Amino acid sequence: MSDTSRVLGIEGTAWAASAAVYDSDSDDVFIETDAYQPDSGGIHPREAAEHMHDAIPRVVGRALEHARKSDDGPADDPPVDAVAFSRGPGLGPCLRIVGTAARALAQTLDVPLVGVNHMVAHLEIGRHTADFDDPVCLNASGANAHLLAYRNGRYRVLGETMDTGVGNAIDKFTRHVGWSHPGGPKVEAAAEDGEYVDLPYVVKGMDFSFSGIMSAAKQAYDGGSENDVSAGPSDSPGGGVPVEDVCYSLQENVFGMLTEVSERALSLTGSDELVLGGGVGQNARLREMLAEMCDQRGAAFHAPEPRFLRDNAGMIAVLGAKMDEVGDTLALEDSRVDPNFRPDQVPVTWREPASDSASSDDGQPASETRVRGAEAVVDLEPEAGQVRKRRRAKSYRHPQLDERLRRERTTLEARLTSLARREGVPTPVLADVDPLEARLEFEYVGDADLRDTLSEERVRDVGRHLATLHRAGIVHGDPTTRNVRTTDERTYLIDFGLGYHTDHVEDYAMDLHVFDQSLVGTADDPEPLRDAVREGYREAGDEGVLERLRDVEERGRYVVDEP
Ligand SMILES: C[C@@H](O)[C@H](NC(=O)OP(=O)(O)OC[C@H]1O[C@@H](n2cnc3c(N)ncnc32)[C@H](O)[C@@H]1O)C(=O)O
Ligand SMILES: Nc1ncnc2c1ncn2[C@@H]1O[C@H](COP(=O)(O)OP(=O)(O)OP(=O)(O)O)[C@@H](O)[C@H]1O
Ligand SMILES: [Fe+2]
Repeated sequence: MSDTSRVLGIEGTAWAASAAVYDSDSDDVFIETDAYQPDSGGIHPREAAEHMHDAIPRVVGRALEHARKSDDGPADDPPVDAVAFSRGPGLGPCLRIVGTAARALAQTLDVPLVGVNHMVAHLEIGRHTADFDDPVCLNASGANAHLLAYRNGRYRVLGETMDTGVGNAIDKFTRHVGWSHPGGPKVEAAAEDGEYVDLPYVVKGMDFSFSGIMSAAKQAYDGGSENDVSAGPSDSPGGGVPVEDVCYSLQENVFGMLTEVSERALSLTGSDELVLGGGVGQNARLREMLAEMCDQRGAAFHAPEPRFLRDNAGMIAVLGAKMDEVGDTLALEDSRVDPNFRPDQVPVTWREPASDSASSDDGQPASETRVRGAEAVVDLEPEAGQVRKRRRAKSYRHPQLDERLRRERTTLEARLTSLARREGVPTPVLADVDPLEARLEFEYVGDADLRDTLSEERVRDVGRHLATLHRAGIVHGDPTTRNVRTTDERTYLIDFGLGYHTDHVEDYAMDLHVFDQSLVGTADDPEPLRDAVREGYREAGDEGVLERLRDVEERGRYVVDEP
């Protein structure tokens, strides 16, 4: 343990060979980066590793030179007090080169070695530069896309992509169009002249997926007439919708999805701070949407400067310093890299124990009559036994998309709430619906949200109810602890707006996964509750769905895209 003042950071998970020196006294961060640029296609793991091999010694040399120049301590002191490196996630061959370099340096300089999780570093640099206490974090990078919030000593994954990272999804589209890597900035530039065309929009609670929208985008560009893509008269080299329009609409939908799930995470955790991390965070439209959403909720938003958003060793050095300060260092023999290193595997040693500020200030006390959910404003009249719900326009979304979503969800919510009751799942009786105005009127049910009354018995009820729904071919779409109302005797499901009809086992498993993640995000000790959901599900449902759920959970999503 030490009063660290200077830490060397080394980053090289995929494309950025980067070294940095963080001075914790002055808060100054020096970064030297050498980027790998593929000749064609996407990132080739072997070429990237060769790049690391050549470039890491160079950037480290420059960072150490900077450290020596700005060092006024005794000449024989090491230029830095610790060496921190990205342990994962990332490409194995790249990580191993960085790991070897970091170990060798720590040994030569005789200073501690710190192993940093790259995704947690993307988050912490935002928390550090914003000086936020307990934010929700949206990591929007090449190989990843997820929402993180701190609870009980870990960063919990509240929601994430079900397929590729957001940057990789965009880069795949640009490769299809024939543009060079990386595609994100090119899509951003092309979008400036674009107009909106309909593309798929897929969120499941706080999870989301990009595969549908990406194939639809490629098809639109090529001139295929898949589903609802309106292929207009074409001056596109692809023969379909003009590429500017596809780029514009891709951004509107993909970033709209990320903004929506971020808002849902703020609503669920009760946090009023959001930070952005990752290379896609350099996109001005994404930042604009997030800022607008936060502004309208009265939440604070922070995006670090671009040099801290894209992969960089500065964020590794800054988090490395915090870890070193509390003695969270590695013995050489324990310092192996991990290509699938998940952020929720990291014991968060450097933060004050939770003030537990992320609690229920957003959930209404019984007396309050107006609740703002993530989507809607809900007026509660318990005495009259009714509630009125109105999905408000989201100004961050394209008006055409916004109108479509509000109308569709209102209609679905009305229909599925009633269908579910007929199947024997307790839900509020529908009194009235007006899809054009996005208004619904329901019976008032329950005494409290499940979030504030969590018990194994109630959670088992939810498991049973979900199983019943799935047997009837319905998914809820957003089963969270705020979308369940409870009394001593009954457990009601509400808010079916993201629901739909399907016979895909995968979708049923996802429904359970969404509920699981909300337990992990809201309960201090989620394990017994997670077991209880499964017990309840087993009583009324199909074991095959639970098996699929295990697959869903095991899927490693931290694989940088192969070319
Ligand atoms: C594990 C690690 O290796 C990986 N790194 C990574 O993905 O690099 P990062 O620098 O965070 O993000 C790169 C991505 O960021 C996208 N990007 C860069 N500028 C962009 C822009 N203006 N708009 C949209 N995307 C942009 C690129 O297209 C590319 O897909 C990660 O953090 O997931
Ligand atoms: N029928 C009802 N009876 C009692 N309370 C209700 C009812 N419907 C909604 N509420 C209360 O209002 C809150 C918000 O409602 P709802 O989840 O439908 O809105 P939302 O904006 O879709 O929320 P989110 O997207 O954040 O889940 C619920 O968490 C619940 O506390
Ligand atoms: Fe990254």
